[in-house]
Amino acid sequence: MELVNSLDGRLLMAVPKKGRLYDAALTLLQGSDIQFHRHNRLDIALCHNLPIALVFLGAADIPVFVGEGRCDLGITGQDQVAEHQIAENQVSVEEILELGFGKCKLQVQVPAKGPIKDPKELVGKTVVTSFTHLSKEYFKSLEVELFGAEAFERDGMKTTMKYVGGSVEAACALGVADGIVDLVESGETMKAAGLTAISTVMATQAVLIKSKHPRNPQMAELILSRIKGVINAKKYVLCSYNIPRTLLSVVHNITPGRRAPTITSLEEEGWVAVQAMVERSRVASVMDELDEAGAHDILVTQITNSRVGKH
Ligand SMILES: Nc1ncnc2c1ncn2[C@@H]1O[C@H](COP(=O)(O)OP(=O)(O)OP(=O)(O)O)[C@@H](O)[C@H]1O
Ligand SMILES: O=P(O)(O)OC[C@H]1O[C@H](OP(=O)(O)OP(=O)(O)O)[C@H](O)[C@@H]1O
Repeated sequence: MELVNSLDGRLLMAVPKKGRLYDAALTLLQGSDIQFHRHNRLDIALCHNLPIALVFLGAADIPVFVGEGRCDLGITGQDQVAEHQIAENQVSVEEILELGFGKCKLQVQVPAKGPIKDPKELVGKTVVTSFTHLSKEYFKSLEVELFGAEAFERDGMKTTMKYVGGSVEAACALGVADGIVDLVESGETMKAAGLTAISTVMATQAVLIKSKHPRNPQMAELILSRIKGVINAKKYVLCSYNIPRTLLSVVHNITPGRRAPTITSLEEEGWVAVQAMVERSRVASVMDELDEAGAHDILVTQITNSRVGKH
């Protein structure tokens, strides 16, 4: 009761309590300097340095709590958000930032050695999934394509959707399903279960969501800006090099920077130093191109945090 009373005036942020998104979500909070101590077995933790409380919930429940305005912000998968929005038949939360982790695909899978090669061949059969609403919507569109909207309205759904909460991949081998709809990242689980993917329902990643009426909008903005800074810092590195001023126009296209490169004069006549942010994934080829174009002393520095600016 004491803890619940101390929530007054705090922004409530829902965070996955376990599972695939847990570690990356905590790393993101740490990078954003959201300091907290979670007592053993308690699902609410107060932050020491900000008027925020973290609420640890199952990934599937987070869109429910944020959608009903019980929590103001939340971290969960886009798949969970989409499943919830279809179930509620309304857009109850706002997806405000893709977080770049928890990337996977929700796919239709069938026994690799079986006869089914196309998702349309599952129409009228049984599909097992933890995502019944997304799957129903997907198979509904196949049925409308096959039989027309009128026939669908008249006869209803022909494909049977069955919910299971986990180990979905076992359903075909156990004779419960002709196909499944489940998440695939590396494909190891699917392969081990003797399944193969025949189509993709949606691609997903972790996302920051916001309720329609957060109780402290300024604090929500501050958290968003901090998280953006951490993500941006991970995405970019700082590249600096020296180059004769006469070659500047050549290298400008190689390192245009986020807004523009910083150019400063060197003590040596005719030379300048250039600094620009470069996408981490492109940095090796950018260095090759700079080298080729005549740049010297090319250095790459890690960015530990950043703030992009609001306007
Ligand atoms: N293999 C995966 N690779 C990347 N992200 C995944 C993977 N599996 C799940 N996710 C993401 O993590 C979210 C939570 O999945 P996870 O299986 O960890 O849930 P959970 O909260 O532990 O629930 P459950 O008790 O049903 O397993 C998913 O909705 C999805 O967005
Ligand atoms: O393609 P992969 O890299 O093998 O990942 C896919 C698996 O990960 C998820 O389950 P998880 O392991 O989280 O457990 P669960 O079945 O209990 O949900 C998902 O439901 C798949 O089973």
